[in-house]
Amino acid sequence: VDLSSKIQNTQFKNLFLNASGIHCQSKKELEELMNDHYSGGLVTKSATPNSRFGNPLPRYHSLPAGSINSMGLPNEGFQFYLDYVTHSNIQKPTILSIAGMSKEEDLELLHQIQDSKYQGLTELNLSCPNVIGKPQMAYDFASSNQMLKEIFAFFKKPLGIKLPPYFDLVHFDKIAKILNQYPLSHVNTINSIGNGMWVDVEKESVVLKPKGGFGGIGGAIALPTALANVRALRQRLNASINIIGTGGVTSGKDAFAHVLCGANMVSIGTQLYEEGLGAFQRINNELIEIMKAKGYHSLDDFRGKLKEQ
Ligand SMILES: O=C(O)c1[nH]c(=O)[nH]c(=O)c1Cl
Repeated sequence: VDLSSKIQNTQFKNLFLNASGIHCQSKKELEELMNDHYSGGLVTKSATPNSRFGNPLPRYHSLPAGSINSMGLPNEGFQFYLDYVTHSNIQKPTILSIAGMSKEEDLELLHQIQDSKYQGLTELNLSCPNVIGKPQMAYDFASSNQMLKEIFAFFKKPLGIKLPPYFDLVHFDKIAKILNQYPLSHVNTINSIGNGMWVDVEKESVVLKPKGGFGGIGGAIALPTALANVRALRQRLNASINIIGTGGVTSGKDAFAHVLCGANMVSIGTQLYEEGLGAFQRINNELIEIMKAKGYHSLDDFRGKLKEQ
């Protein structure tokens, strides 16, 4: 059974990635992830021009079937991550995630990557829901289109974008129409489901400090939304644009479902945070068992072949 996959010309020994933000912020986390045998690639925490502490704590809370977070983009700063992915003992392909505070900052970071010797993949995060006062750019179709036009005027290295979930088929049509105009290496869908709320009934209180308790929802409860976004975008995007399926993956079964909907690679976020790096080995093994039972030898045997009723 072969779990290898690729994004454009970058070959991964297996389809599993960490979701950006999970186990990829500090040097220690990155080193452990780089040396982990069971994940095929490494995605950095979204980097901003300068390092950030992020939002006040508590800013993460486990839920009965997932998580809610309002981290606020804590990270070591762009130069740290660019240095890491260009100078460290690279054992697997990397995706450098960036998230400027404005279009100008995004363009500046991309110019720096274009002018650097980094040869890996880059992912522009257009969907962070937790920076106070900053909307999720990818919900603004005109701005996203304008941004991509300006980016592809100069950026020639592989570039993907991290999308928020959409909840309306017309919105899938609109965003796909925009994305199909650009030579993207991939889209990564979904980011957390923005601005959810969790209540501690005993304390009669919200559970997060920032933004009055509103935060991005992830984990098992996000799987139906994640599968819908992978499927809808696969049905609409040019075949040249690969898809990283993110959201709700807790088992080999969930990973299989993402690939069936069309995912080329699969990211694990909440489950990786809650279980630790062992989640990669467990989910790898579970997926292999499922493929063996079904007589599949590679992901291409079933990728995107979701049947309709
Ligand atoms: O609060 C965060 O740091 C964060 N949290 C998320 O759930 N998605 C993101 O893209 C980001 Cl940048």
